[in-house]
Amino acid sequence: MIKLHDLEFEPYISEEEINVAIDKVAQKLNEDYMDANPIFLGVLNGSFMFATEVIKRFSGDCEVSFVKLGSYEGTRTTGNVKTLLGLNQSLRGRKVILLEDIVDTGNTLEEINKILLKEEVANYEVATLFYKPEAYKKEFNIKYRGMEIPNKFIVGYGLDYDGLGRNLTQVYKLK
Ligand SMILES: O=P(O)(O)OC[C@H]1O[C@H](OP(=O)(O)OP(=O)(O)O)[C@H](O)[C@@H]1O
Ligand code: HPA
Repeated sequence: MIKLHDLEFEPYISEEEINVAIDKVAQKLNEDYMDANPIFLGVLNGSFMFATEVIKRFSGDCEVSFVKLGSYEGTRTTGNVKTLLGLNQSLRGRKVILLEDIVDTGNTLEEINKILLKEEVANYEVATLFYKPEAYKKEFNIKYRGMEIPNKFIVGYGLDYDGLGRNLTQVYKLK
C-alpha cells in the first residue's frame, strides 16, 4: 500500500502486465505503420512513459511531437480541458498516432479531435495504454488499446494524483 497526499492506493497492475500491453500495441503499430512515416503525438503530462516505450519499439521512420492538455483536479475531471501547450508544427497531410496514457471520459480526446480537424491531417488513430469502457462517453473509435480497466481511479506509470505518483513503475488503484 502507498499513500499520496491524503489518499491510500493499493497495487493493481504489475510492471510485467504493463509491458505485455505495450508490446501488443507496439506490434500492431509496427504492422500498420512500418512504411508510413507517422507522427507520434504524445499528450503530456501523463503519456510520457507510455510514449517513450511505444516509440522505442517502433522500427520504421517516424517523427515525434507533443501537446499538453489538462483537466483533472484530484481524482475527478473538471470537464474543462485546457490546452496548456499546443502544436508547434504543422500536421497537414500526415498520419498521426495519438499516444495517451489513459482514455477515461474521453473529454481530452474530444478536445484533441478539434485541434486535429483544423490541422487537416491525412488520418489519425488513438493508441492508449489504459481505457475505461464504462466511463468513455464519446463516439471516436480507439483503435489501439493496451488494457481495458474498470472505472476506478489509478496512479503510476505516468498517471498522477494531484502531481504525485507519475514515477511509479507499476499501477495502483484507490483503496
Ligand atoms: O478521458 P479523460 O477523462 O479526459 O481523461 C484522460 C486524460 O486525463 C489525464 O490527463 P490530465 O488532465 O490529468 O493531465 P496530465 O496528463 O497532465 O495528468 C490523462 O493523461 C489523459 O490525457
Ligand atoms: O484514473 C485516472 N488516474 C489518473 N489520472 C487520470 N486521468 C483520467 N483518468 C485518470
